[in-house]
Amino acid sequence: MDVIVAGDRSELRAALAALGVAGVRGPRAGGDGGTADEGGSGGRGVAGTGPRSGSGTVRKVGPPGGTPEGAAGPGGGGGTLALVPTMGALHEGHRSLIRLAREHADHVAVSVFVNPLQFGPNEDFSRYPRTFDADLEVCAAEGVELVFAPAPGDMYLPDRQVGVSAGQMGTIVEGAFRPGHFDGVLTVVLKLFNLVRPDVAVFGQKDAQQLALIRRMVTDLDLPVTVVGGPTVREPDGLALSSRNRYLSPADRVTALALSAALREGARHDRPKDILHAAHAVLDEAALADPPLVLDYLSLVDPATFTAAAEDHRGEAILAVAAKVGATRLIDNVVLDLSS
Ligand SMILES: Nc1ncnc2c1ncn2[C@@H]1O[C@H](COP(=O)(O)OP(=O)(O)OP(=O)(O)O)[C@@H](O)[C@H]1O
Ligand SMILES: CC(C)(CO)[C@@H](O)C(=O)[O-]
Ligand code: BAL
Repeated sequence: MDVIVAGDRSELRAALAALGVAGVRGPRAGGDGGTADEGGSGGRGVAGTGPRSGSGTVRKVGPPGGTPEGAAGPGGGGGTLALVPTMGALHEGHRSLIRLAREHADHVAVSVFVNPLQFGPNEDFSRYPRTFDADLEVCAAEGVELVFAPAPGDMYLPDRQVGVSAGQMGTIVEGAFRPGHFDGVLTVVLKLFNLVRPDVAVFGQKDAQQLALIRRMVTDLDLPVTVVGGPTVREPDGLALSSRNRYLSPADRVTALALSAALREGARHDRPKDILHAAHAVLDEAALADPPLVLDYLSLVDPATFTAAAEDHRGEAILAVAAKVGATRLIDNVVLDLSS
């Protein structure tokens, strides 16, 4: 089976039609989310509409080892579509989301886009790993049918004005350390939903506040998409897989193990004060290591709101941590059940 690669929104429309998912749902108010110069009348929202004339070509890439079992071919005659949004540099965590996506829909699309809007001025946008050829191999091996990989100029007009606000929930915990980050995430995720029009979208629990905010956006803005969360995939020693792990030197990586170790220690307790105390002890020790761990936050929060879990909190809570090791900033979290 081939992966259809769409490098801009015009190619995306052609690819969605080739997949046979165009017209799965009826027309929607507001056109297809295209820019003004595109007219905004074509696309999946119009039943039976194929690629418009003059639309871009669609590149196809064959999988290294033949067609994966159960993968549907392009033009397979309709069905539901799941989208896995990513920033590329794909690893086993992304692969697990792709497999989860397949359980929820007939067709799977992956977007690869390093979104400038969600990076602060002193963050790693320019050095963020970009491994597109390897990403395509991963997608082909996993039976992904469509990869949408737009250029920044295709996603954002230079004089872009309007975006999504993540509200107060976007300013706490992770948001307090990355001002504007969640506004940028939600803006690009909404645009991806409007462009690809998936029935299902799959995100990792590793970015727990992002997942909670995307669920919140879907609720608050009545978006017609089902959000599915996938569990965090870890290395055997506990380190959560992350595209940023490739920045770590061997010594950095040893120190970085303290994030998951702290979460494990915290998870051995069931009262908020004890959980935080146990986790802090691990992080404090790592702060003395060479290189040291520099803690941004350790927080025990309500999974839906990301507000601090009170001492009498019952039910699920998320223990979330973010820290820098050398020049690399990492996040991790674990879901705890405090019902007993
Ligand atoms: N270890 C993991 N297990 C499961 N899902 C993951 C894991 N790491 C990332 N994801 C999910 O993959 C999706 C794409 O994330 P992204 O491309 O930013 O990868 P990443 O590894 O989180 O990179 P980063 O270094 O930016 O944290 C997100 O929904 C994210 O939560
Ligand atoms: C959801 C996402 C693809 C939006 O750019 C990104 O934040 C990520 O990779 O987690
Ligand atoms: N996975 C989260 C993307 C970011 O750190 O910008």
